[in-house]
Amino acid sequence: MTIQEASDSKFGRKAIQVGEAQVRILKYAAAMESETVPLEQSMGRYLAESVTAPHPFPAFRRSGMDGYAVVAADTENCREGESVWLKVVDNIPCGAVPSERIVSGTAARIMTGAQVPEGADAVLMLEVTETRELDGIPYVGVRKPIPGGRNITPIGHELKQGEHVLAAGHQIAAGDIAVLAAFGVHAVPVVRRPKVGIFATGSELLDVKEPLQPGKIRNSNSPMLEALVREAGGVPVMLGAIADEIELARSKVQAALENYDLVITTGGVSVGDYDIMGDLVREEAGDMLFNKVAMRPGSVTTAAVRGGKLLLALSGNPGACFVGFQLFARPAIVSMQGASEPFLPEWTVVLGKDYPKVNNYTRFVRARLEVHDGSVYAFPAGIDESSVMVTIKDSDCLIIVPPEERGLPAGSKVRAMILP
Ligand SMILES: Nc1nc2c(c(=O)[nH]1)N[C@H]1C(S)=C(S)[C@@H](COP(=O)(O)OP(=O)(O)OC[C@H]3O[C@@H](n4cnc5c(N)ncnc54)[C@H](O)[C@@H]3O)O[C@H]1N2
Ligand code: MOO
Ligand SMILES: [Mg+2]
Repeated sequence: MTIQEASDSKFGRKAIQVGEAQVRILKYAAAMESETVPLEQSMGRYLAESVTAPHPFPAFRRSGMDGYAVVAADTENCREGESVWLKVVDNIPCGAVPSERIVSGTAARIMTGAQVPEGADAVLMLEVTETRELDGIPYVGVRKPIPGGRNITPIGHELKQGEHVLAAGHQIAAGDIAVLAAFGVHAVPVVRRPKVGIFATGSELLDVKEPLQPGKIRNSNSPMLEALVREAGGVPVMLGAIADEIELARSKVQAALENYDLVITTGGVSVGDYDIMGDLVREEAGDMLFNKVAMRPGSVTTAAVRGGKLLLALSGNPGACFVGFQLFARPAIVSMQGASEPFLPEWTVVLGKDYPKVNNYTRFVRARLEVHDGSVYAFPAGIDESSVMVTIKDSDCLIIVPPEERGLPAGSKVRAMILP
């Protein structure tokens, strides 16, 4: 038994793997009810229903050029110096319905985006034509044959009627908003955002507005968690900070679980005398999902489920709090919004410099991505201990360093979780 395992068993803890911990959490992070939001407020939300095309797009044969709609066969025999002359019988701006069918020997003036008239099967660019008038009637002259179909976008070129366009669980981006607008979806069915109660524990914590006092620190985790919850699409509800008193924590947790969809706490999950969150969760072992994960930082991350709701007790150490959020809280929050993919993307990248630390547990190392000669490198932050706060801001990925007996040399291929 390692020293770590001996200590864990003494405190009723058995480390589980990150993947297993995620599976346990996601069981209680099912998609919530749906609601509709105005299209202009749907950016970043997750679709509650799939979308199929209610009509073909485009819905009419569309001209791709300003010019003349013609019967292509009429132009077959023309050449430079021997123009074919076609009678212009219509003028079709965008938004108009053509009034004339084009038959052999006729043409219609047409604008880009306008509906191509029946009978026409090509549109000539204005630049390759000439015009003249005979007895007050306009004619267009063509010098070069045009193949059938040229400069006409067929009906349903982009999407056929009934075709699948967007899947439920898809996160709406600008291009999706264009599609929804084109199909007249002004009220978008999305999954409700979870309300996330956040509070910190720690008798050392000062509010951001308070002057610094001996032995105390300002509560930086709560505002960080507020920002992270918002980034994940949740609605953060700030419940302040409480002193390390178990009764206070108990009633705070109770009230938060009654009022919010998910509760996140930070601090007090290790084995210290005042680590009240750890004790609180351990008391009712039945609903504990885990209280140790084989990872660094964040090994003491603890999760429980009460009344069907998740309580995620993250470490107080800022680095561990951040990593614990990205691995467990974020997937839960996006999954509750019906996301089809709850996890952050993982890339294979090149380690930018030596990483000499040896790990018992999988380590999630704060790092910065850089591209050199077309390859993506990840450079570990200078200091990345669990207790370090400042390098969170310098990181755009977390390198996943598996448990190793030796450190990793620069140039190694490593996996990295890309931060949002
Ligand atoms: N004997 C042992 N000691 C520790 C162990 C262990 O296994 N045995 N685990 C270490 C590890 S690993 C971690 S991580 C920390 C976990 O600590 P807690 O989650 O219990 O957090 P606290 O004790 O409340 O605080 C730790 C640290 O973080 C600061 N902190 C707390 N809350 C905030 C906040 N809201 N904003 C900013 N900073 C905060 C706090 O002042 C402490 O410095 O335990 C190790 N110890
Ligand atoms: O394992 Mo502690 O939970 O981060 O450093
Ligand atoms: Mg502690």
